[in-house]
Amino acid sequence: MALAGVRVIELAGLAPAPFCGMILADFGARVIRVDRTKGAMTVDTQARGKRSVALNLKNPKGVAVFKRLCVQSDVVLEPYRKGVMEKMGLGPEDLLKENPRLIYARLTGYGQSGSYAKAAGHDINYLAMSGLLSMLGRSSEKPYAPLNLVADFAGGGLMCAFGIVLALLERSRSGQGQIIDTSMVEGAAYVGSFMWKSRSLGLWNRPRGENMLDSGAPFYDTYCTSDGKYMAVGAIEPQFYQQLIKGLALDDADLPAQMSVSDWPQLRQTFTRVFATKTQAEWSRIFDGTDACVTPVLSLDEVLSHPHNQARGSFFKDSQGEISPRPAPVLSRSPAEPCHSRDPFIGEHTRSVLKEYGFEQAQIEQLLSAGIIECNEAKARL
Ligand SMILES: C[C@H](CCC[C@@H](C)[C@H]1CC[C@H]2[C@@H]3[C@H](O)C[C@@H]4C[C@H](O)CC[C@]4(C)[C@H]3C[C@H](O)[C@]12C)C(=O)SCCNC(=O)CCNC(=O)[C@H](O)C(C)(C)COP(=O)(O)OP(=O)(O)OC[C@H]1O[C@@H](n2cnc3c(N)ncnc32)[C@H](O)[C@@H]1OP(=O)(O)O
Repeated sequence: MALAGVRVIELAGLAPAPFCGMILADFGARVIRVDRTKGAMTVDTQARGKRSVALNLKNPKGVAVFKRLCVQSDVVLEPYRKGVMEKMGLGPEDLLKENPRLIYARLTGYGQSGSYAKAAGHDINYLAMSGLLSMLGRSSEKPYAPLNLVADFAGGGLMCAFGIVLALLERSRSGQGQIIDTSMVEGAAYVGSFMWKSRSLGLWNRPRGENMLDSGAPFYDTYCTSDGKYMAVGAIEPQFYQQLIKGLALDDADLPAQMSVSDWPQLRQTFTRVFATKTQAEWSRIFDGTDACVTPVLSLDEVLSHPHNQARGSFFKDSQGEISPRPAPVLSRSPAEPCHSRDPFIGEHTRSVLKEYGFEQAQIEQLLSAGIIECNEAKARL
């Protein structure tokens, strides 16, 4: 796999950093998640392929163990508020001094500088600060955050993984590590570059929800079918729009021009009425195999059985029967091989990882009895 041999230490976080770690693990990195001790419960649902070490970083001996792990690693991934790592003596200066090849990835909402750097926040706040949230939502409605996909995952976890891969690539030339400052505000804004750089085209001149790509245009929207399901329509280009009209059995001569913005409400009413006359399956049969850019809106339960997704193996079932998306993109020679086993319990691999990193059995037992580490392999065997 592309990242085989890369050793990553991920400090347990909420959503973006776990996703970043999972991407790295899917593509072959050996990812160790460092969890808190004292009966902490994991909220990491993105733990595929990771091992867990339970380590108390509030204790200097725990900090020393962490440093020893980092000396032998390529990447450390930290998702805490600015200053938290430094307070524990684990800031980039401390760790890079001991391992100059280390890539120190910081994944926060507001980045490491600026007046918001230390503020708590979540996806919706970062999205708001990126400018994108102001553009999301239906006409005459308040801004609407599309789950926590844009800032947490696209602008955060994925962007950070990209930064790590860039830094690894650069290190192969320079031999040096570096610090990555991933701000989810900036990551989300960057993902939204199209919005910024297409403003001159007039694509976003109108209020929220009234533009071509934000549900303003009737040919770029969803429509309810007679069985209460939905179809997605993305028929932008005239030749594809014509196929939409044909599939709906409408006559273009009876309709206003596609790009007549003032007629969009009337056109939407027509499309709404027609889509409501057939079931989703019936519309799918009509539009499948055409270039009308019309597809069913599939639920998470339906995607696995869709013939196209099945043909590509786009989703897979792990050993627990849990379905999730296959890692993307697909590399021809060194594709990702997602782990099929269950997620780790907190501290399940503490002992084996410490041994792998050169700790003696007696040292491990001392750390255990002092409450610096926790070992939960027994729980894993139950
Ligand atoms: C919208 C999303 C978030 C969605 C997450 C939800 C899906 C989940 C949130 C709550 C979960 C539920 C809950 O946990 C209860 C159940 C638990 C059960 O197991 C499962 C079911 C639950 C219902 C569970 C279900 C779900 O999982 C939840 C609903 C986001 O936007 S995520 C993005 C958030 N933002 C960032 O990541 C940006 C950067 N980080 C931050 O800004 C802050 O970290 C943050 C997120 C604001 C949190 O601030 P906080 O004050 O809590 O922490 P920090 O200041 O960063 O400091 C960390 C402290 O922890 C210490 N520490 C770390 N590691 C160790 C260690 N190994 N040993 C000892 N101590 C450690 C560190 O020293 C810091 O201590 P201090 O505060 O003393 O300095």
